[in-house]
Order: sequence, then C-alpha cells, then structure tokens
Amino acid sequence: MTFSPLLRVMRIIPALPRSLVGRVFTVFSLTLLLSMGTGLGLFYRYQFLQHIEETQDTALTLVEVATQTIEDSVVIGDYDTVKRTLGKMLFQSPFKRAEFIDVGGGTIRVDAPRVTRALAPRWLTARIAAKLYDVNRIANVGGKDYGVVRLQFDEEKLAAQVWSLVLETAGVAFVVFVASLVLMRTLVRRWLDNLGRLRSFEHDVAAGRVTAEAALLADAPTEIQEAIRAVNRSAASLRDQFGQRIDSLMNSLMQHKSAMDQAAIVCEADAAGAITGVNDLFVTSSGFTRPDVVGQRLADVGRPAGARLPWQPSDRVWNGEVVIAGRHGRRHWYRTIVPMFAAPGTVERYICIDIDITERKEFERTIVENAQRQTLIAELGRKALAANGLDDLFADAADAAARGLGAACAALFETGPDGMRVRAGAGRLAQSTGLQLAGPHGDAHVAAHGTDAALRPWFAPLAALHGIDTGIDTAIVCGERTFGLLGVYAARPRRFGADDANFLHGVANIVATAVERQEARNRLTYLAQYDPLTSLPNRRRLAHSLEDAIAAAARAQGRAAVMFIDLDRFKNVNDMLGHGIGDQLLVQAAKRLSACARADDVVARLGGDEFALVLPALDDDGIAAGIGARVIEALAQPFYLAGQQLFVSASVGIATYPENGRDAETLLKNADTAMYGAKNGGRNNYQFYVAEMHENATQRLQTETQLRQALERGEFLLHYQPKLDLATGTISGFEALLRWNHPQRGLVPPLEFIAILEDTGLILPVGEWVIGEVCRQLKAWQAQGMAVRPVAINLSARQLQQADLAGAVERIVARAGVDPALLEFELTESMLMANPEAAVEILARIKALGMRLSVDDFGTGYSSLAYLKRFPLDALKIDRTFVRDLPDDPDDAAITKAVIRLAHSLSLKVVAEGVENVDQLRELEQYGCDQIQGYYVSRPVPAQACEALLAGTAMA
Ligand SMILES: Nc1nc2c(ncn2[C@@H]2O[C@H](COP(=O)(O)OP(=O)(O)OP(=O)(O)O)[C@@H](O)[C@H]2O)c(=O)[nH]1
Repeated sequence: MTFSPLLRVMRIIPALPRSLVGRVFTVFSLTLLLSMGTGLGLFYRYQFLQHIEETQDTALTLVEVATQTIEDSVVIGDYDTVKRTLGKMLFQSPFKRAEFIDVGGGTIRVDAPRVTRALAPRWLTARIAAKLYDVNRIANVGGKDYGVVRLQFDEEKLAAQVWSLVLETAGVAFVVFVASLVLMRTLVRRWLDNLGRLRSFEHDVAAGRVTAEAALLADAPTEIQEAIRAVNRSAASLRDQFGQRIDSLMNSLMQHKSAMDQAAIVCEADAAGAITGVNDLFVTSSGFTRPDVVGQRLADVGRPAGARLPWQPSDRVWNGEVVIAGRHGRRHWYRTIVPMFAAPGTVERYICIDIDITERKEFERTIVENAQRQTLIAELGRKALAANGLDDLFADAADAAARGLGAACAALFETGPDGMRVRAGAGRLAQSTGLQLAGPHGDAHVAAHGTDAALRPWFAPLAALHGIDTGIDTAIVCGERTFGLLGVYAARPRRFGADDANFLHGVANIVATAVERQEARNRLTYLAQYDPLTSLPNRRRLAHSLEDAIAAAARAQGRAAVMFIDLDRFKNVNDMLGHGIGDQLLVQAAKRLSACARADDVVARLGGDEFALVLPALDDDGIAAGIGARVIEALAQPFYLAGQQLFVSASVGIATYPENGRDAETLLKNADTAMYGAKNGGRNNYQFYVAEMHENATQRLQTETQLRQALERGEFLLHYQPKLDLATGTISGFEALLRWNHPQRGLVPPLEFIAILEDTGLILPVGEWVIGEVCRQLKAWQAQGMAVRPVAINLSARQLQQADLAGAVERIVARAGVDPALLEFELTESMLMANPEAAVEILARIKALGMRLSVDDFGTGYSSLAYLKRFPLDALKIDRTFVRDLPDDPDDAAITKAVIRLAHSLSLKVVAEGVENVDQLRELEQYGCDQIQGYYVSRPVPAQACEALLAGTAMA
C-alpha cells in the first residue's frame, strides 16, 4: 500500500461538514484534541518515569534505613522489632510486602493492609510491574550477613496513584478543551454571522430593494469585512449597470408596448378570465367602450370560429379565430391568449392579443365566393351551349342566380306586351313559372336595377305570397332589345353588393346570348324558307309548295300552274333611285301580288325582282289567265315611293301541269321561259308557255353568247344617217347607228340585239367602241379632205349611269384628236327624266367638253319643263310617231308645232325624225322645224357613202 498520510487526510476532506463553522469547529477540535493528547501523553510518560524512579529511590532509601534499624535486632534475634520495623516500613508506602529472610531461610514477612483502591487499567499495572523491581538489602553486621531485607512493590497501588493522576489531568484537560471549543465556536459563529447577513442582503435584492447593502458587525474579521465590502461594491456596480440596462429595457418595453398597442388589439384578463383592461385599438376596432367589456368574461367577448369550444382559463397558450359581434358589425379576429405566471403553475393573469383579420376573411370569402360563382357561370355557359330549348336553360339560370347569391329564390321574367311573365323560377318561386304579372313592359321599365333598391311594384304580389323582403335584378339585353329580367330575392333584409350585381349580370348575359343564339337559329330556319325583305316564301319553299300542288293535282288528276313574274326595267329603279327605294318597291309589289292570289295560292319571291305564284287546283287556263291579268294590272299601277310616282310594269310567264311539265323544276323553268316570251313581247304582259318559246329562249341565249364575242371579232360597224338643214338644204350632220355584221346571218336588225346589249350590260364597252369609231371615222374623213359634219351618237340609259361617262368620253376624244364640236350625243327623254338632277350634272360636264347635246324621241316621255330649261341642250328630236301622220293628223301637227315653239323658246334647234316624204317636209318647214332626218333624206349608209351624200346635197 503506497498511500501517504497526506493523501489519507485529503480523502477525509470530503467527509468534513459542509458549513464553514462545522469545518472550522471540526478542524479546531481535532487540532486541539491532537495537541492536548500529545501534551498529556508526553506529560504522563514523564510523570510515570519520574514516579517510578522516585519510588525506586524511596524504596532503596527505605530499605537501607530499615536494614540498619533491624541489624541490631537481627544480631540479637529480636525478631519482633524486626517485624515491627518491617511493619512500619509498609505504612503509607508503595510496598505491599516487607520480608526479612535470614540466612537460614527463616522469613519474617509483613503484608501491607489491603485497601480498596480505584482500579487502574491492567496495562498500566502491568507496565508499572515491569518497570519496578523488588528491593533487597543484606543485613550485615560486622561483616556478617544475617539475612536479607526484601521489599515488594505494590504495583496496583502505584498504578492507582498514576491512574488517578491521569484522570485528574485528563479531566482538567477536557474541561479546558470543551471551554476552548465553546469559545471558538461562539467567536467563529459571530464572525461568520457577517456572511449570514449576505442572505438577508440577497432577500432584499430579490424583494426589489436594489439599494440594499450587506451590513457588517464592528468586530467582523478583516477578511470578511473585505469580502462583504467587495460584495457591496459589486452590487453597487451591478446596480449601476443594471439600472442603465433596466432603464433601456423599460424604454424598449414601453416602445414595444406602444407598438403593440398600435398594431394589435390587446386586452388583459385576471386569473379567472375576467377582462381587466383593453387598449385603444380594442375599443376602436370592436366599437365597445371600456365599461362595456371590463369585467366581462374574456370567453364571452368573441365566439370561436368553427366548432371550437370557447376559451377557458388555463395555463396553456390559446390560439384561434374568434368572431366579434361588435358595434361595427361582425369582425374576425385572430386571438392569442397567453397566461402570465406568478409562480410556476400559478397563473396570475392573461394577456390576449387579437389581430383584426376581417378584411382578409372578407377577401378570402370573396375569392371563394367568386370561384363558386365562376364555376356556376362556366357550368351555365356550358349548359347554354348544349341547350336545345330555352326553358331548361332559364330554369338553370334562375337556379344558378339564386345559388350564386345564396338567396332564397330567383326568377327569370320575360317582358311581353301584357307585362312580365315568369319564364322560370328557383326556390320559392319555382312554382310561379308561367305566371303572368300585370306589370310594365318594354325596355324602359326593366333597365338595370340598383343593388339595394326596393322591390319593383309589379313584383309585390309575388313578394307578399312568398314572404320576400328584398331583391336585386338585372335586365337580359339581347342586342338592342331587352328580353326580360333576372331577379334574385331574399326573405330577410339584405344589401346586395356590386359583386352580386356583376355575377347576376354575368348570368343574364349568358341567358341573353342563349336567347340571341336561339333567335338566330330560328331566324336561320326562317331565312332558309322565307325571304327576309318581303316575308314571302323563298325559292326553296316555293319548290316544296309547287311539288305539293303537283302531287295534289296528280292525285286528283287535275291541273296546277305556276306563274313566273319579273318586274320590267327594275334595274333602272335601283340605279336611279337607289337600292333602298328598290327594296320598298319590291315590298309593295309583293303585297300587290299577294292581293292578287287566291286563298290557296302561294306567292313567293325567287330573288331580285322575280316572283312566282303557285296556283294549285286549276280548273282551266282561264283562271290562270285571269290571275295573270290581275297581276299585270296590279303592278302597272303607279308606286308612290320617296315622294314620287313610279311606274313599273311586269312580265309574267305561266306554265301548267301536266302540259308544260310534270315536276316542279321543269314547270318553273318553263314559266321562266314564258316570262321571257312576255319580255320579248314588249313587256307588261303575260304569256302561257308554248314549246317555241323554248327555242326563242335558246336563240336569245345563243345571240347573247355571240354578242359577247362580237366586239373582239370586229363584227360591229356603224352606219350614218344624215340630217338635212331645211334652211340651207344641206346636210348639217349625221347620226351614227350601230350595226352587227353576223358572220352567218349577215347584218342583224338592231331590234334583235340592241336590247340584249343593254340587258347584258355589253352596251357599255360597245358604247365606248362607238364613240371611238366615230372619232376614227371623222379623222379618216378629214384625212380624205372631206368637209366633215357633226356626228350624233346615241347614249343608252346604262351609259348615262356609268360612273364617269364624261371622263371616258373626254379620254376617247382626246386620244383620237378630234374636235369635240364635231360630236353630238343623243339621249332619250325618259333617260333624262329618270334622274334629272344627275342628268343635269353629267350633261353639264359633257357640254363643257365642247360637245353638242340633243334629246331623242322627244314627246314620248314626261319631260318637266323646269328641267328641260336646266339641261344644257342644243336640240330636240321630235319622235317619229308625231311625224308619221303629218300633215293629216291635226293632233300630231299641233304637238309638233308646240314642240317646235317650245324648243325655239328655249333656243334649241328642232330635228324631226322619221321624215319619209315631201309633204311631211313641207309641213315641218312651215312649222319652222330646223332639220329633218329620215328616209326622205337618206337611209343610214356606210361611212364610205357619206362623202357622196355630202357632195349630192351640196350640189342640190
Ligand atoms: N332593290 C333591290 N334590288 C335587287 C334585289 N335583288 C336584285 N336586285 C336588282 O334587281 C335588278 C334585276 O334586274 P333584271 O331583272 O335583271 O333586269 P330589269 O332591269 O328588271 O330588266 P328586265 O327584267 O329585262 O325588264 C338588278 O339590278 C339587281 O341588282 C333586292 O333585293 N333589292
């Protein structure tokens, strides 16, 4: 074992008491005990050895004295004296036995009386016994030994004496030891009491007495004084530091509190959950006053949202949404209640922090609501696209409107002439579908309704019946017209917002679109069978009617007919008065046709100015002829349009079943052909179909085709008819007349192709060719050195309507390099009067180019003298019909004279057409006519013959 004693001591240290007093006391006691023990031990040892030595010496002295005393007695054998002397030696001696052993072996023995003594420990007795030895002294008298005196120590007595000494000194030492300890403990306690005062200093600090100082006793040891002063100094220093820190913390705390008061709604409740105070934001946000809420249970101010249980005082933090029914309405707060502990497990109060999330909740609610509404709108839109009828869609729309606004009921009303009709209802109004409300009608009454307006007066009966308090509605607007209303109604007072109105508007728009689509579909169906302008059946429907009529006639073995009606020269109406007037005329013509028809007849518009009449159950042709005549008569009556009187005749073709065809298509085609026959027959008449007509029509088609190529092929040519000046007897000019030199047929009469040129519009390019050709001819004549005369060119009505007639004329004449004064244009009276204002303008432009102008066929139309004056004319041509019977017909003579006078009064030259004999010439000469034209002067001749004509008249 290698433990050193020091280590052993060190191991004892942890076993020492924990308190300083205990430790000091223990160490002091041990030290004192050790030093006293050591001192006493050394003292005892010394005393013990001293005592043994002294006792031994005393015994030797005693035995010496006793031996001397008894030597005489021994010599004499006075043994009593010996005995007495031995006895005396034992009195109060440390011996227990004294003996005199004579040389003969006799022994005188005296034992000390046995006294009861305090017992000493055996070891002490043994130890003393080991140290002392018996004392022997030879009694020698005179050199003779008489015996030996022996003393035996009483070791017990000696041990008792020593032990008694030990006990006495140990007792004294113990008393001193105890007294020392008491004194030491008292003093150490007193001194350490100063440290104990630190605890009360600590309590003071803990109790918030931050200025407290640890007190000191006057006699406190220097070290403790130093230590406590150091503590006080540290405390003061810490106080200073913490004071500043606390100030800054307090400041920061106040700022935090202020910020918290600004940002959050805060209230405090006591441990029982009763509100003890609220901040300003609480008051402003909830609308409650402090007296309203202070003292209330916190659990009663704000109901937890959802199915959560109300807050109960607890030592746990509580979070959750609450709804406050405050003075400003329902508010949503996010609440956190934090318990404040006075001691662990003991709640002192609660801090409740609320964040107002009303806007966020409202926003969330709006988003959810809008999403739901979008879904409803999308769903309704999908249904609207798929819907075949409107009734189901109306019901879906009312349902969607009520659901979208979370209302008790909704209804969709249609405005009608008698008021409002419930087309569909949802909720309480579902049963009201079909109900007619005697209310207003028309757009003005169903204009958009405000969000919080009162119920409409006409809705009052339904409101009363179903307990409806308030509502919102919006108009269902289809294009320009209001179809009806979509209304949503609530049983309790409610304010509808702009979002509600927008949603309702969205639903109404879908309904409006569906209604428009349905109407468009209906219209398409209608348009597939009816003519939108006149509302008459169209070509397709006519075909069905005709097929039905044919089938019925076939069954009855009877007859039927179809009439093809085409207005004459309708194009002119359009061109001159505009399409709008043309339309009006078509509408009126349709009405007139319908008036002509019998009950079972079907009047249809085939397109353009073409109409048809199906005549079923036709007994004989006379009926068809009668209706044809009625139609001609009806359409020949003047039309009054745009403040003027218009005359439009019609050409009618009739085809009958079964003679002219057994199917609808053939019959209609043949009626068309018959109509062309009527056109060719001078228009304004009706004709029954005959087989030749088909050939005529084919012929006309052929001619039309050939005419289209005639210009390119150079088949047109001009003949010139001279005009004779009656005053000079010379040729004053020519009229250029168009001729068609057909490769097979030779020269085709103008009557056979001019009309076709006009009908087909070919007259425009051909007309320009005529002007160019006249210019070319004039130049050729001039080149030949001929004294050229002005040449008149006929303008057709189509040319007059040409966009830039004057411009075209100017370009052609300029290109040819002809003197414009050599050109004259003839226009018919009816052409000028069809649109006199336009004619005035065109004529003025041509006149400005330096060309002459004259009116052809004067007297056959209806000239207005006022216009005649405004036209920049040079001459009038009296129509041949007035000249033909001169001089015999007095009426013609009178008219001719009047025309000549009129012309002269307007400073116009007069040319009489169709003069065929000298009588007519003389008569006209008498009337003062300026020029004549006709066979009497010359037939129209080719250009090369003109020179001879000029030479001839010059000679005459
Ligand atoms: N105002 C109006 N005009 C139409 C309509 N449809 C076609 N037209 C015109 O009607 C005219 C029909 O002309 P046509 O029948 O070919 O010729 P027209 O002038 O009547 O002469 P004829 O039939 O030969 O006597 C054309 O000018 C078309 O442009 C319509 O709906 N309204």
